[in-house]
Amino acid sequence: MTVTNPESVRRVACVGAGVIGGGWVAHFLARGYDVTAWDPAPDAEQRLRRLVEAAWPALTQLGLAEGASQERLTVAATLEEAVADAQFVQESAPEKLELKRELLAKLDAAAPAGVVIASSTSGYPMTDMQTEAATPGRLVVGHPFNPPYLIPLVEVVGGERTDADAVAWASRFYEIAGKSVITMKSEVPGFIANRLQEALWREALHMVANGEATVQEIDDSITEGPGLRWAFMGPMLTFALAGGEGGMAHMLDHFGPSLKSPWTRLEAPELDKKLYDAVVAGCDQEANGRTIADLVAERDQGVIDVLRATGRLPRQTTADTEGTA
Ligand SMILES: NC(=O)C1=CN([C@@H]2O[C@H](COP(=O)(O)OP(=O)(O)OC[C@H]3O[C@@H](n4cnc5c(N)ncnc54)[C@H](O)[C@@H]3O)[C@@H](O)[C@H]2O)C=CC1
Ligand SMILES: C[N+](C)(C)CC(=O)CC(=O)[O-]
Repeated sequence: MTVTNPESVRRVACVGAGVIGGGWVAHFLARGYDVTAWDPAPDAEQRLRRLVEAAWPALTQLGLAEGASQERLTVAATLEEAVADAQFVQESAPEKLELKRELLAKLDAAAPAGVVIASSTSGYPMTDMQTEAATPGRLVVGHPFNPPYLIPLVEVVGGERTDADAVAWASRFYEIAGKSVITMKSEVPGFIANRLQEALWREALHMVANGEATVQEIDDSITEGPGLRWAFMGPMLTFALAGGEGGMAHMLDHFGPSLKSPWTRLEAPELDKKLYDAVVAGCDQEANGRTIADLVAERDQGVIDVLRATGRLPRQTTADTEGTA
């Protein structure tokens, strides 16, 4: 059903250019694509260009593709213009089901026939979003992680009316575009990683709501603890090592019964004003005067350092360091 080989794609359209759409734009530009973006907000173009500019030092460290340039970004005046000659479309509009339904239908009507359209949704199944589209077969979920220009993972999954070819095409395209892809066989709300993250997030909010842990303690418990292992070894294999030479089997014999212990409260807590204020104030306190821009730069450098330290990027040589000084 698709017109272009994933290998031959040169022109990508990004629709919705906030945190994630802007991150996708930066990623595709750095990989040498021509990118056309569209976003209805009056200040969208300035925000987008600022985001790309801020991401560029990190992307330069990672290594730009030949010919990659911020000048290959065009901001279109209309949605139709943005996708008119696109070979792939990434939608990153707000997480509102009705909006996604209408927008995906409009993109489907405007994009050239056969071009795959992916949604960045954090959790809506494509089956629920493709209801209004005339040709739903080309609509897939391509769920990224923030920032899409640094975190490799994309979760790809289709809906009930998506063609299997479109899912395969999108997975291959993302791989060529430098992403690490998990192609899911079935639709799970929240996909894999957000389902896991949401469980952690819910427990964290319960602890803040009940005064059992501060925002700072929750963050330290991960960055000084399991987070160090999770950058290179997932929770399953990490726990297999908790079983010593007996591996996961011993771990399950030993700790399996504790699954039934009353440690978790997986019902979501009420996000009332008190909890809301406590989480926001805790984050401000933890930031300790660092602006969002400071934290973005810190996070980007941190992710690059972790990718390097875990062998997923070449280690930096003295010459590299001197070059960037
Ligand atoms: N923020 C995050 O960490 C992540 C978000 N996502 C998903 O990415 C998508 C976008 O989220 P964010 O970038 O965080 O939101 P955002 O609020 O930063 O950006 C959304 C952008 O969409 C624009 N917009 C509003 N109405 C639109 C329309 N009808 N058509 C096109 N654009 C429109 C807004 O002007 C805004 O610039 C959502 O589906 C979200 O679930 C996925 C992974 C991570
Ligand atoms: C907060 N979030 C649910 C939108 C996060 C994601 O979807 C993925 C991420 O970047 O962690």
